[in-house]
Amino acid sequence: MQDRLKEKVEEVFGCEYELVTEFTGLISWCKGASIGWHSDDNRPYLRQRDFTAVCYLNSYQKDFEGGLFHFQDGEPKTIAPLAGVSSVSVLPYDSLFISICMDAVMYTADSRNTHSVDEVTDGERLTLTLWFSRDSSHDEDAKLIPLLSESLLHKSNNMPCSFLPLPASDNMYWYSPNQDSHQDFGFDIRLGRLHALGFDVYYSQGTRTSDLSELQMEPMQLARGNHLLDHKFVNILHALQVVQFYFWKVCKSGTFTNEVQSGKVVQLSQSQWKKIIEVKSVFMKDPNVKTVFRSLEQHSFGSATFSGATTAWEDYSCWPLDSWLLRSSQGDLNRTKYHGCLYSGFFSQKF
Ligand SMILES: O=C(O)CCC(=O)C(=O)O
Ligand SMILES: [Fe+2]
Repeated sequence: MQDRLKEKVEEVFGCEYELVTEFTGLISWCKGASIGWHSDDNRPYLRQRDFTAVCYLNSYQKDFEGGLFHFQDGEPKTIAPLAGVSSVSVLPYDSLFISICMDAVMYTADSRNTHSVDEVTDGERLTLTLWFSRDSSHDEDAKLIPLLSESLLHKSNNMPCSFLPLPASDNMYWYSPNQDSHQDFGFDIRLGRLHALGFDVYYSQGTRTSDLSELQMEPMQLARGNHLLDHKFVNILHALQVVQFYFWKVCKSGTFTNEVQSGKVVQLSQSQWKKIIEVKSVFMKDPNVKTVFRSLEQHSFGSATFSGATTAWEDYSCWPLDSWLLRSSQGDLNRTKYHGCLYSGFFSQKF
């Protein structure tokens, strides 16, 4: 699918060079999610993005309300997402910079294609969005394959599944749409989302660095209220995924079969508090952090159930890797990638 889309983008835009897939995102837009006018390369850390392809996985007015896509200029102005049909094929009205296909919308990622998505007012809007780059140093496969191979090694040594997390992106920053990119605001989305769900982030070593890409790979713990939760997460993305999994499952079924008697929590000490506040002051400066996630529902929290969720999530997240390993042993190792399924909910305001 990725390769077919990439080839189509190269063909449609007459690229005389081979593109690389820079990022693949399976994205859930829950009720309340939206994105204002922007171009996809509009931040320094997104400059490598040259082309975008969005595939709609479900349909406007059938699966969700709102969520219309708009281009600021040119025609067509508005696109109502419809789940894709069989193959990628260009309709006759494709223009130089925008190409509407049967099941994918493709456009150059620069300011010629400023676009927005209306707020999703009901249901859940699902997309598969890919960004392509001319710059081969941004090839996501080059980053993912070594990580997956490492897991393969772990597995063959009978070590526990080194399940995740694969860093979906080195930079997951949020900036308010009207803010210019030189301002020293913004916040890390993982932190913001955890914060909005009632969690603080604790690094036992303190921050030591103001470089988020270093810190994001470090092990960490979560705190809630005055308490530090016992579980050590591989990194912040891992923590966010477990938290989202927890709320998703708890909302659906209320509990986990492997729930332990009591999830271990300890009272936060003064020095642990200091470290928590330090992280917030470095990575969550933006005063808008609360308003971005304003529609988050607050759910009750139980540390025992949460403990159950941490292990249940490992089983849940291992299956793609297991099936990948199975398939790779059957010979198509180079063709199967599971990046997208490990990363969802980026724009969703629900979690
Ligand atoms: O989902 C869409 O229709 C477009 C998404 C978008 O603009 C983006 O991810 O940058
Ligand atoms: Fe966009």
